[in-house]
Amino acid sequence: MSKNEEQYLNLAQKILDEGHEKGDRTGTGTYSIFGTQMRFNLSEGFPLLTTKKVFFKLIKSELLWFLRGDNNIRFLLQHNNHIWDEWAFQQWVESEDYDGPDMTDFGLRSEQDSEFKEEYLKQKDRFVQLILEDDDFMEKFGYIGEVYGKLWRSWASVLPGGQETDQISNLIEQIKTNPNSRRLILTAWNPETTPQAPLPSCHVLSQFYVADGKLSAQLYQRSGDFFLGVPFNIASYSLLIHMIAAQTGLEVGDFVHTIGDTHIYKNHVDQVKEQLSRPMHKLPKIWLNPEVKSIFDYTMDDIKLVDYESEPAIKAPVAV
Ligand SMILES: Nc1nc(=O)c2c([nH]1)NC[C@@H]1CN(c3ccc(C(=O)N[C@@H](CCC(=O)O)C(=O)O)cc3)CN21
Ligand SMILES: O=c1ccn([C@H]2C[C@H](O)[C@@H](COP(=O)(O)O)O2)c(=O)[nH]1
Repeated sequence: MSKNEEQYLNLAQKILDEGHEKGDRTGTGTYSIFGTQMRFNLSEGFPLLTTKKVFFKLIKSELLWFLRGDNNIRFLLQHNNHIWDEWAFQQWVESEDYDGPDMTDFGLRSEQDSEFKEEYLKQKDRFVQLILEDDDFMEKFGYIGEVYGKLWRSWASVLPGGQETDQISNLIEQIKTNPNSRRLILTAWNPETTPQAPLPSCHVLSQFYVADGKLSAQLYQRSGDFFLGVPFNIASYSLLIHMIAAQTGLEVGDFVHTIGDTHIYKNHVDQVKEQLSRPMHKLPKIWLNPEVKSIFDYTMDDIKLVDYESEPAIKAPVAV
C-alpha cells in the first residue's frame, strides 16, 4: 500500500463528495475545491499513479522541453508528444492564415458531434505536419507564449542593457553553494506577459529546500485538472527533484503539492469513479544515468522508469 497514491485517491474522493459545482473557462463544468495539499515522500518510491497507466514518456519529454527553455511544440511533436497540440492549434485556426472549415469551440464541439470531430482531427493532423515540416509555419504558430521553459531559462530583463536570467542554472548553483537559503525559488508567472499566453502557466511557483542531505520542493499550482493534468504534474516535479538532487549530490526528500482551484471536470467523473474502484500497486523507481554531468544534458535514454506495474489506462477528453 502506498501512502503517496492514497493521498491522491482520498483527495479525488473529497472533490467528488464536497466539490462546489463551478463553471469554468472551457464551458465543461467542474466540481472544485480551493486550497489543497498532498505530500509525497520520494524515498517511498516514485509517485507515478498505479491505479491507471500514466504515460511516463510524455512526462519525460515535456520536462526535457521545459529544461531546454523551449516553448515551441515542435520538440514535443518530434517525441510523439501531443499534450500541448490544442493550444497551439487554437492560435492557427483563429488567425487570418487559416483556410479550413470553422473551428470555433473545437474542444467542446468535437465531443458532441462526430462529423465535426472527424474534420477537426483532419485539420489537427495537417497542423502537426506543418509544424514538423515547415520552418516558417513552426515559427509563426508553434509557440505557446511566455510560459514555463521560456521563463525558467531566459527570463527577459526589464533593466536597460540587462541580461536574461537562467533560473535553473541559478537555482542549482544556489543549492550547491548556499543550501540553507530560503530563496530557492523558481517562478513561471510573469504578470506582464504570461496572461497573454494561449494557456497561462498552471504550475506557477516552486520553492526548493535542503535539510539532512535531502532535497525537497513545494509547488504552488493555481489550477489543477485532477484527473488528467495533476498526475502529470506530480510526476514531473518529482522527476525534477530527482534530477536536481543528482546534480547537487543530495538524496531526494518530499514533493509538497499545493493546488489552488482543484477540480474534476464533469466529463471525467465516471473515469475517476472507475479509478477509485481499482487496487493500488507498488510504486516504481527512477534511474538516472550517473554519467550525466549537467541537468541540461539528460536525454530520453538517460532517464528510466523501473518496475512500473499499473492498472490499464483510462481515456478522458481534455478540456480546451
Ligand atoms: N484541461 C486541461 N488539462 C490539463 O491537464 C492541461 C491543459 N488543459 N492544458 C495544457 C496542459 C497539457 N496537459 C495535458 C494534456 C493532456 C493530457 C492527456 O490527455 N493525457 C492522457 C494521455 C494522452 C496521450 O496519450 O496522448 C492520459 O491519459 O494521461 C495530459 C496533460 C496538462 N495541461
Ligand atoms: O500543467 C498543467 C496545465 C494545465 N492544467 C489544467 C488546469 C485547468 O483545468 C486547465 C487550465 O485552465 P485555466 O482556465 O487556465 O485554469 O489546465 C493542469 O492541471 N496542469
